[in-house]
Amino acid sequence: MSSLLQNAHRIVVKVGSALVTNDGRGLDESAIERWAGQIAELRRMGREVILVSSGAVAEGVLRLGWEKRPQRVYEKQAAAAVGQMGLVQAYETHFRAYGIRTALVLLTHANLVDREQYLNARMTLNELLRLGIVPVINENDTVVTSEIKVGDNDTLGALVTNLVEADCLVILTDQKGLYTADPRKDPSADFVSSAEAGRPELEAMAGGAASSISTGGMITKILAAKRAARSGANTIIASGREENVLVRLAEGEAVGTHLYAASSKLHARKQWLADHLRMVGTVTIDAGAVSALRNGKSLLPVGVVGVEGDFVRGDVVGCVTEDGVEVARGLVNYSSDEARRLCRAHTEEIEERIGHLDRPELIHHDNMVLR
Ligand SMILES: Nc1ncnc2c1ncn2[C@@H]1O[C@H](COP(=O)(O)OP(=O)(O)O)[C@@H](O)[C@H]1O
Ligand SMILES: N[C@@H](CCC(=O)OP(=O)(O)O)C(=O)O
Repeated sequence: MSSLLQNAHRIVVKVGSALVTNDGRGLDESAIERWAGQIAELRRMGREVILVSSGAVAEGVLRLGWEKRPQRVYEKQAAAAVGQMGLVQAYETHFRAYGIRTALVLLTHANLVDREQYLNARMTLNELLRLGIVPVINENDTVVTSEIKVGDNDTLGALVTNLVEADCLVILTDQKGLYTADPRKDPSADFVSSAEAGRPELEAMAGGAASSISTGGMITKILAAKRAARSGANTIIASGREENVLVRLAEGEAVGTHLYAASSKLHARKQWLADHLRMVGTVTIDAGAVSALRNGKSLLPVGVVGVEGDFVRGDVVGCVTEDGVEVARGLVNYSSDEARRLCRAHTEEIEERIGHLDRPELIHHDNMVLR
């Protein structure tokens, strides 16, 4: 079996507290140096990488001179705020040694459920990747309470995987991967080298967090793989203690547990669209646009003759013929006000008509289902 990372272009890597801290007290600079080195190698191989890193609370605990990880929410929030400074300093310094710039992106659950903020976060991350930057993501612990937080970085990694439509999520931890039972409690447990993400028997195998420095345990990793598979991404759970693990995976070596998504990225997106087809408005398109869509093309403003309804970027909009027959539905790239101003516009006229050019197409083919 070869590695699911071998052909992955866009990769989300999650490293847990156990891998970047000195047993939960302060950052392990040499470990961070090694992560930067491996990710730099992936970049040289032409891969795009987003890093989801824990470690803020552990570093904050050290900087504040506390004996152990605090229990009270406001203490953890204070520790995260102090420690995040050290975390970004460490990544910035070690990536710079490889000529790579980093960016800090702190997210909360609320950012990812709000449609506008979700789209903005997606655009920003896409732009950072286009600029060759490695985004370093953590939960914005300071502003979340237990009810509204993502809670663990395995889940955050999966949400980011969905957000940027990554090909693969790599969760690095202190075990070789998934075993049929928690190997700390049951030494006779068997290793699972590969399985389909989302299968219920995997959830039954996985237990909670083993140490006081970590939050999730194996169950959050298994659920993260299930969530990542919803956008067609594969997941690998592997040991961060294996020498050069990321590079070896990218070269095709099958280390760790490989949890593959049952459907492809494109199929998953179209399925998502089919399940979220609450249409907010429609655009009327001419005969040329109708045949373009049926031939697998995107909808350009030039083929649009009218706009009905009130919608914002990212809403689901129907495409109807001049006789009122629905041809397709999809996620629209412009608001209804902008779309009205863009009727019949050629691509080079878009900026002049609405003052900016986000995308040449009104609805991209990949974000569209034909009716
Ligand atoms: N079925 C299982 N297979 C492997 N590890 C498991 C399993 N069930 C529970 N675990 C525990 O999950 C731990 C990894 O999760 P966690 O401590 O949250 O690490 P991280 O900080 O990397 O997220 C392992 O050390 C292991 O004891
Ligand atoms: N946001 C927290 C980490 C939360 C978390 O999920 O930690 P872990 O279980 O070690 O991946 C921090 O930076 O300390």
